[in-house]
Amino acid sequence: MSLAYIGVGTNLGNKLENIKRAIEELNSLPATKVIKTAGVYETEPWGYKEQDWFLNTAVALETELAPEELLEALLQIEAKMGRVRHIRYGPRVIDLDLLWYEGEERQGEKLTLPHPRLTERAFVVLPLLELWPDGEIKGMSLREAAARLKKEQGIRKFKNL
Ligand SMILES: Nc1ncnc2c1ncn2[C@@H]1O[C@H](COP(=O)(O)OP(=O)(O)OP(=O)(O)O)[C@@H](O)[C@H]1O
Ligand SMILES: Nc1nc2c(c(=O)[nH]1)N=C(CO)CN2
Repeated sequence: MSLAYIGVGTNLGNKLENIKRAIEELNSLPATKVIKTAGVYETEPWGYKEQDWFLNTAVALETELAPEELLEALLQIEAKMGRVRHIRYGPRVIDLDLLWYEGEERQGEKLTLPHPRLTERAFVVLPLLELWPDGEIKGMSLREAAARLKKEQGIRKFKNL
């Protein structure tokens, strides 16, 4: 079993329902179990500003799926939940990112681990910190990254799941 962290985001439709459904779908993947979920945050859109605020959370899971298999499964859940890709960084029903996978670092065409933009995003770092308080990504402490990012980007706790 390997530990992995998934970032979950949504800014279309019933956002809280989308988050809950995505967590159920993750827990239903073969040889995979959700072991912990972070709180849900309301977050300012990052990258492309002319869109509604997002709800974001993060999920810890244990899985027998290899990183590429897990990414493929995330893309399938996105497709099943009706995600259509239009604008880069634009609105979406559900966005599932593979943030970190135990013991795996790589830079591939389809998959980069840890997720390349992870430590630039308050909407990723704050929920992830709840799951991994002593976390370090490429030598950067999540705690320090969170302290900096929450002053720069709009983010507030919406609810605990
Ligand atoms: N760690 C990763 N997690 C998720 N997708 C990844 C990762 N590394 C590379 N990718 C690739 O990125 C592609 C595009 O992902 P997506 O459409 O979700 O981008 P985005 O959400 O607009 O931007 P971002 O990746 O910055 O969140 C995926 O099809 C996948 O192949
Ligand atoms: N706040 C916030 N902004 C985003 C998000 C997201 O999940 N939350 N996802 C994006 C997709 O690339 C682009 N911008």
